[in-house]
Amino acid sequence: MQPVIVANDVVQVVTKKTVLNGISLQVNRGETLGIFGTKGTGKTTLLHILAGLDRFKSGTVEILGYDVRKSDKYKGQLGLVTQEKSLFQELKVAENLDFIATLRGGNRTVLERLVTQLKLQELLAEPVSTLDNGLYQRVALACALLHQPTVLIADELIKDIDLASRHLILLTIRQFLQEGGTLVCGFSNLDYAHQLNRVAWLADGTLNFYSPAELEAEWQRQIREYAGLSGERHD
Ligand SMILES: Nc1ncnc2c1ncn2[C@@H]1O[C@H](COP(=O)(O)OP(=O)(O)OP(=O)(O)O)[C@@H](O)[C@H]1O
Repeated sequence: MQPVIVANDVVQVVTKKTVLNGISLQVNRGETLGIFGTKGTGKTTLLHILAGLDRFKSGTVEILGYDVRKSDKYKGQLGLVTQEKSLFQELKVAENLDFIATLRGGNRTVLERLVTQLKLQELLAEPVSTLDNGLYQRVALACALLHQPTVLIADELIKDIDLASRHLILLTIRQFLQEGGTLVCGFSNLDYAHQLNRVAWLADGTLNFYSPAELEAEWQRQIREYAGLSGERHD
């Protein structure tokens, strides 16, 4: 097993609150790890640190063997889809794709394959600012994969999007994985868990690891527990 991302004892404090309280994890080549959690538990904070985007209080993070505090040599192999809208809003879809391909060293063949795969042909002349969530995420994923990264970090890639876009995105991710890619993704919707090998549930600043089936069972157990506490019915 070849480690692609290794985090050790990562602590992050945001406005005096300890959001990550000694997080350790290892993601191996070809693996899909989901970071699950309810709203505001720190998924984005963790993903940004794992991607080398944000500084953190203590601990270590290595991507492809590079300490993110000392080197950015991993960046050529890392694709990223963040929750913040990072595409150029005023540019057209085609201009975004061309610009990012030029910036990150993507080639024409890959660009055309992604346009076909994510059904972006009809959108190329549209300004990004006019796209709905699903279309936006399709373009964002294409941009993240243009330079053929081996590792993809994606935050809530399929949250609140139409089913057709969800389907195209999942197909594209499947192909990325079939070609040997590694995926770490943040998600809050349980039905996505079954697409993953492993899930890390982030709560109170720490992670617990589950298989998708175990995660669902634990979620149901907690719902029953809280229903019992409040006396509500849960069949
Ligand atoms: N820039 C910031 N300023 C102040 N507080 C922040 C900032 N960024 C994050 N936080 C706080 O840190 C905590 C974790 O936020 P984070 O966005 O990482 O959680 P999340 O699990 O990704 O949430 P969501 O499900 O809403 O995306 C939250 O309490 C949030 O309010």
